Amino acid sequence: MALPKLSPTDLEAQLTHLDGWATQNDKLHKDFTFASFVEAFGFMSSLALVSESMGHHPEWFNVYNRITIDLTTHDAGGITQQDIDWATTANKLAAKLAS
Ligand SMILES: C[C@H](O)[C@H](O)[C@H]1CNC2=NC(N)=NC(=O)C2=N1
Repeated sequence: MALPKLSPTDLEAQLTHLDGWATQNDKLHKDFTFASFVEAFGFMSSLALVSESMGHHPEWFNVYNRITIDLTTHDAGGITQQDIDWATTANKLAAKLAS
């Protein structure tokens, strides 16, 4: 059973803690840029394993060192806490790679 879709107020509050993420077409959206293709692909590889363990998978598009990500929860028909949690993990991982 999917978590409930976040209310506009809750979503707005959560977004204040999520650097670089915004809503676009009722999905969480962010563009990441890395130093190289290898770094971008490493980020995707790590997140693929996280996604599998969460049972929650991104829509993403990669060109060279750039990755565009969209997240939504299908059963809820919009953004849930699970999307927020996934995005939080992605930001932490990107920060680790950049340090
Ligand atoms: C059955 C399985 O858990 C679902 O289809 C999962 C798979 N991965 C998913 N990923 C995302 N982003 N949203 C979902 O609603 C979703 N559902």
